[in-house]
Amino acid sequence: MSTPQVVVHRDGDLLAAAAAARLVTRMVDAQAARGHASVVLTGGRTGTAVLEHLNRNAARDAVDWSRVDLFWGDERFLPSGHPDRNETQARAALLDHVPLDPSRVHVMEPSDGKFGDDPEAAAAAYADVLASLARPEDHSDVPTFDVCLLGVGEEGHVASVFPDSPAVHEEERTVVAVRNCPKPPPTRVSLTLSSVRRAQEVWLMTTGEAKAAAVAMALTGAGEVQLPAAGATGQRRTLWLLDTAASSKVPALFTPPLA
Ligand SMILES: O=C(O)[C@H](O)[C@@H](O)[C@H](O)[C@H](O)COP(=O)(O)O
Repeated sequence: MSTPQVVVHRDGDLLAAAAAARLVTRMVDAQAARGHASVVLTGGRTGTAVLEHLNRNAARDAVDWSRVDLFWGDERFLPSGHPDRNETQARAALLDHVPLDPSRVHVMEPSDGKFGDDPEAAAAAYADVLASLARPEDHSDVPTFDVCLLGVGEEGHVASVFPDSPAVHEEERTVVAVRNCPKPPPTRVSLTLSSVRRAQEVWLMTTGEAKAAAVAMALTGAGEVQLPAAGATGQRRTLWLLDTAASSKVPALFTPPLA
């Protein structure tokens, strides 16, 4: 488990632009080292803004998009193409604009997909996909993602893992269905925290005063059941990318000068 690092940017737009530049570099380095790059995408405004900035980044095509594996940390369980689906928003922001290998874009099934309106079946199927892609050196039923991107909710959720929810208590499964989610829409499919922690690097990216309390709690010792973001750690790196407002309640000890 890696000690959290904090980087603070002046505002949300600069955070998204800087995170996009950081992600391009991380993907290029992963491909140089191992021939491919694997990234877990997140929904939410910040996660989508990062993809939009990445699409506009001059270095975008330094990435060999044909050798990128994309996953989702969670997905809203809605019909394919629904504007609120994380996949829909990611495709508009970036995926439809780069030459990805479609077989390496691992979508969580929609509610009108092969499993119909059965989020448990969709979750189990995604767990099977992850297990099929895990290699012996991963020592897990989940591949070792290079980067897992996460947004953070006001009460500290990441992906669709909410405080004191069945998902945060899950110890066996790698992907779960989430019902009665406090953040609409109510039904989702989500990685569990143990799956998030298989990533080499976990980047928690959030902005605004409303997130400041959750960010401060996560960085000053809250437990993951109460504050799931506290349990979102990477094997090698846990990086909190914040704007000034979201960092405003973090004790000075943890926050470096503005980037
Ligand atoms: O599907 C989702 O809603 C996201 O995966 C969710 O975890 C999101 O990242 C956070 O709620 C933060 O969202 P914002 O970045 O919009 O604040």
